[in-house]
Amino acid sequence: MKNYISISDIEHIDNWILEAKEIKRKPLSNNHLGKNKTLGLLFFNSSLRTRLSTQKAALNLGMDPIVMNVSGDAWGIEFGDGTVMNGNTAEHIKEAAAVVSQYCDIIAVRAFPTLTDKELDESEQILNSFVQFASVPVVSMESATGHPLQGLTDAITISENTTKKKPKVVLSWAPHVKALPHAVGNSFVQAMQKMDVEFVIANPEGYNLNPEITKDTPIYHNQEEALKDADFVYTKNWSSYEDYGKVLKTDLDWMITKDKIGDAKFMHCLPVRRNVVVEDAVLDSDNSLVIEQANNRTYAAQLVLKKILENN
Ligand SMILES: NCCC[C@H](NC(=O)CCC(=O)O)C(=O)O
Ligand SMILES: NC(=O)OP(=O)(O)O
Repeated sequence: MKNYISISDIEHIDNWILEAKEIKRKPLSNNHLGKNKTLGLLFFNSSLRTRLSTQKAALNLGMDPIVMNVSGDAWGIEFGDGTVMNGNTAEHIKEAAAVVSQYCDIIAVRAFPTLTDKELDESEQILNSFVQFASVPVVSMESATGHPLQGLTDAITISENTTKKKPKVVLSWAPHVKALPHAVGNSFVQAMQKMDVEFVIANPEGYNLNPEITKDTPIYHNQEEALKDADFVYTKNWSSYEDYGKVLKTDLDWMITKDKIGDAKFMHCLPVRRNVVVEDAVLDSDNSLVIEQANNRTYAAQLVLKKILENN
């Protein structure tokens, strides 16, 4: 594997999960693989988990991580081809990606969508420009349309916590005050489609994710019906995809409550807004897996970095 930019870069998810569990058991067993190698982490957006767990993964492999908040700290980067750069951007991605490639053996990038320009977001301009102009492998730390390190983490977490051969997993939309990206939802859908689970999506009308991603996964507009007999309830808000980037529903009808999910395990990528997305009683219960998910971010990232280091 050269780059890790989508869940579709995972060939056999069951093998990846087994390998991630092995890494979790012995996190330092490959601590020479990354010796004298540098991981560059470039953030165009905020992060707590991704920023720390990806560095931790690099350290476990013996790599040296270096981190930069691109927005604000670096020169404004131009992505357009042939642009006359007489505006606010000071250097082109062609130079920026080539230069960072001199300092780093792997480049990891976080770049959220605009949520106003669907075509631009779907072109994955920032991530794909790094893939195009960097001379070293590139890892997505959440891009406009996907968060594959999170999707891999979630697959590992479900595999660790299931008591059934084929559990029922529900991805339920939940309310939020802001317009949020589709990336986490998309990658979770793609990860579940690769696993042996009974998987359904619940979201209000007007909130269907990109049909090219959901494919034939059943979509319910009745949350109660979807949640029936669920073993895992994965919750996430996203803005409308059809009415791109819009918030169409602001009441709390779809908030996840203890009453709604019963004994099902609760999952969320974090950060989560308490008593908007999910009530305290769920997050504070033994059925919440959110801290375990955050822990597994390290092992998912470590597996991805290990595979890239082994191939390059
Ligand atoms: N990396 C995990 C989620 C990141 C982002 N959440 C957010 O922006 C939440 C912000 C807030 O609650 O204000 C998202 O939904 O894609
Ligand atoms: N889940 C996740 O990606 O968290 P951060 O946005 O804090 O990195």
